[in-house]
Amino acid sequence: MSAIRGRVLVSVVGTWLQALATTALLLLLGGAIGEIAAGRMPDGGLAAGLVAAGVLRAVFAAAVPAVTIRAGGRLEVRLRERIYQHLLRLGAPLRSREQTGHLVSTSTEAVELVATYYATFLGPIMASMTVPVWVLAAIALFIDPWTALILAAAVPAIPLTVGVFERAFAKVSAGYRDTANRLASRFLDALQGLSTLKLFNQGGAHGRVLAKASEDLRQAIMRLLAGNQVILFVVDAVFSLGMITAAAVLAMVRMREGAIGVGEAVALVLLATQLVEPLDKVGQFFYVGMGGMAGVKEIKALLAERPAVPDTDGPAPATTDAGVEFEDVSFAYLPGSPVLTGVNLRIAPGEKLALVGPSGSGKSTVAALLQRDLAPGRGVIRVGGHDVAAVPGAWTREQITVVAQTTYLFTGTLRDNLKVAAPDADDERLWQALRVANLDAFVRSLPAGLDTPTGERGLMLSGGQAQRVSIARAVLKDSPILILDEPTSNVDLESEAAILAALDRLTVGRTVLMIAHRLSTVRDADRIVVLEDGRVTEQGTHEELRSGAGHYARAVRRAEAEASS
Ligand SMILES: Nc1ncnc2c1ncn2[C@@H]1O[C@H](COP(=O)(O)OP(=O)(O)OP(=O)(O)O)[C@@H](O)[C@H]1O
Repeated sequence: MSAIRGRVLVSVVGTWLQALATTALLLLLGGAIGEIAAGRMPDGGLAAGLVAAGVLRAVFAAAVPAVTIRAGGRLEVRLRERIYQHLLRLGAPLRSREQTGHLVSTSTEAVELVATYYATFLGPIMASMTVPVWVLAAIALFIDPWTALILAAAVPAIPLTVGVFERAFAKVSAGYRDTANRLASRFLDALQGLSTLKLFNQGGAHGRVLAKASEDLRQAIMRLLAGNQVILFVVDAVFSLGMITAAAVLAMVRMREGAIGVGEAVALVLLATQLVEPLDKVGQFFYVGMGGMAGVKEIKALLAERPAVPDTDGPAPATTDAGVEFEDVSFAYLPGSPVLTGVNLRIAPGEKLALVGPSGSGKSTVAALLQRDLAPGRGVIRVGGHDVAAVPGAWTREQITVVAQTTYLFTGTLRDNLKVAAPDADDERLWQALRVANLDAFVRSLPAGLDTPTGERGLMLSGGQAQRVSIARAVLKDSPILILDEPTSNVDLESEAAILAALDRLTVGRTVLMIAHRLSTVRDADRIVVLEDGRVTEQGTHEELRSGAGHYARAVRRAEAEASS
């Protein structure tokens, strides 16, 4: 932001110089007219001065926008970068789709509005507010102090009027941004849910929702433009006309009194146009100013958001093992509704622990806490013996890899998508990872191999193949701790077999937290922990738990009954 402040200053000074050249031009013009009215030819010095002032004015008029528009472009790039870095710090897990659409709109449209605001509005408007003082000084010095004094009475009305307009329309411009953000959210929703909408034949109905959001935005823009027209009218009808008429009347009165000559009278009227310039600018670019100010507020509010999980800057721990520990951990998404209560868990290095329990019992929350996407309300979580609250989040994330229920694939090639996990990996390493993930034969069968485009959000790959890309990424990242969040829950039986075989290879020698619904996948775990209603209710091996009378034994009996029927 300091760079943009510098540019705004350059633009302020540039506009001052331009106004100075204009004032000199008009004074000299008055002088020339005075000479001609007296029947004399203006001398060479006067003519040269006129040309010089004209050229200088043109140079500044061209240079100021050039400087500010370039600065605006750079500001756009920098602001987007800052927003993105901030979002990384905030973490995404708690963001809803509504917020995602809003964020896209903030980081594209609002950023553009802010950059235009700085480039074409703020500098010139700040400069123009001060220019009338100089013009009045020039009138007092070179034409007539009395006239300058009388005109000076009207000058404070300029910032006052701008202030009143700003306040009056702040709501309209904030409303405009809210409406634009809502439209972006609806659009994102429609695009992501396109196949669902088609499936239920709701494309038309949702189209009407979009059309309504679009119409709301049109109306919001119209309100902003209507405000602009009101201001233009007030500026033209009241200020410009009033100020120039006042200057003309004063010029005639003072001329009749013999205080000023014809040339000075003409210069006075011409300089009066300079006095109303700030308001003229406000009128012309009011919508840019208001849109920009709303954008500034929106971006500031986003940048002021604090991460739900604070990070620590300290050094990464020097020694570590691959153990995981939850000590008396409690957590609630919403105050008063505990999701986990006093959870104690210990996974020894290299141990495979399965977490089972009814839907909503808190299994995914345990995984999110371990990855430090969430922070516990009470208790301590240790990775490799270190309290995750006391070590940098990046270090914790280095220790852990997640293979989740679905895999996000970026638009790009298979190679790009694998290298997300290891940017420096060469092709040999990529193929080796694909072999472990049971995906090498498939990729080899593709004409473009690793260069095959994955399509937007991975639409070129089946769900099972995408899951195996995720396993290959885990191989490449090679972290000591693995979270398997039901990676086979969304695939068919054949894919499941391929994925399970790949997981068998991946998990060798690693500490594993498996989150599982299906009993078939947890049988081989070293230990099973049952979570019910946010509390650990049982733990032991498959054999130990199945002979008991708890949730696990009931679930096993149910599964066996289903299999035999
Ligand atoms: N972002 C959230 N905000 C508020 N409540 C949430 C949020 N995410 C989960 N919950 C609630 O927390 C509880 C535990 O959810 P969690 O996803 O951890 O359960 P789970 O055992 O993994 O369920 P499943 O097996 O169905 O995936 C649920 O009651 C759920 O509604």
